[in-house]
Amino acid sequence: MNKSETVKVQVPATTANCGPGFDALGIACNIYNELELTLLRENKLEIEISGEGTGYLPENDKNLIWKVVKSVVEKTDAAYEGAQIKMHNNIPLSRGLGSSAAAIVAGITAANCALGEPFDRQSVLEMATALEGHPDNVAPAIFGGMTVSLCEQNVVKTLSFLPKIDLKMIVAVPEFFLSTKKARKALPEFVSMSDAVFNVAHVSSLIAAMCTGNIDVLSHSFNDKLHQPYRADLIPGMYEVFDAAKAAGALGTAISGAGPSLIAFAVHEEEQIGRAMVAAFSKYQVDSHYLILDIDNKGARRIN
Ligand SMILES: Nc1ncnc2c1ncn2[C@@H]1O[C@H](COP(=O)(O)OP(=O)(O)OP(=O)(O)O)[C@@H](O)[C@H]1O
Ligand SMILES: N[C@@H](CCO)C(=O)O
Repeated sequence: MNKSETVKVQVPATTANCGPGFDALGIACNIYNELELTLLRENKLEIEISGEGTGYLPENDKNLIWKVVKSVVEKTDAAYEGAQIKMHNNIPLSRGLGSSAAAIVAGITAANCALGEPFDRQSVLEMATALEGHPDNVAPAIFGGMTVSLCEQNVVKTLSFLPKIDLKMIVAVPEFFLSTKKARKALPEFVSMSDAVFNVAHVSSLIAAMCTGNIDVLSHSFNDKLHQPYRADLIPGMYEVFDAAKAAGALGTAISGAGPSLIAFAVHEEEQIGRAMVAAFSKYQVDSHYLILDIDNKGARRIN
């Protein structure tokens, strides 16, 4: 056989951190990228991209998905050297909605399916975390739901669950890119004990409130002192967008992932919150649009 079976996978967008859960919490959201992959014995690469990133993402061996597929194939004895790749992207790039995690998880999942599934989901999680550098986006992209993850040396442990609150996520997506690399460079090397203690209390309360359905505690749990204050200068109007969302009825607000998108969590008034966030951004000359998202509970999966 000169080629593998053609497989098609779907992977959700993700929002990481949820405020205080830096590098640990993530939620899968109901917008998806699709990837169709055929592995080839010959050294030939064809890449077709539609949707987000068309004309920007490389259609050659520099493409992240191809690099990921190749790294998975190289972990096996399979003699594939090339691939036909078709992707359709709905997840906006470099906006804090886990586009790189979705690309990594899509590449690993599709390659794994095309190779006859030599890797279980725990191995997929470990490979994806090593490639992304932290587990908070790749974990919900793989498992769906809300995830808590820990990483110690090469061990990654993740639990996925569905909050007991019918939570809506309203994401204000600015028109500008902010790479995760740049947003991580803004962070200090050390933080104070009091800031660390603040985050431990807030993230614990956030998880407990999600698991028990306690909306009052949840509404006090989204504050963060480990990363958001240091990223505020990269996102004009951040605090005003947060205030506008809360005034319009949001339970809490956060930077989505590394930004620049800002996310509000709510149980009602979604449209009003979205409009208020966009209006607040516009006062800072930032064009944006809003998305109202639900939690995806399936994660990455083969659809063909
Ligand atoms: N569908 C894709 N195909 C190939 N490469 C992609 C794809 N999506 C994202 N990438 C790569 O990932 C980069 C964006 O990653 P980055 O970590 O900066 O943002 P993000 O993952 O969208 O944000 P966050 O991690 O804050 O949620 C793109 O510039 C591109 O190199
Ligand atoms: N936890 C990561 C998410 C973005 O990849 C960060 O905030 O940098």
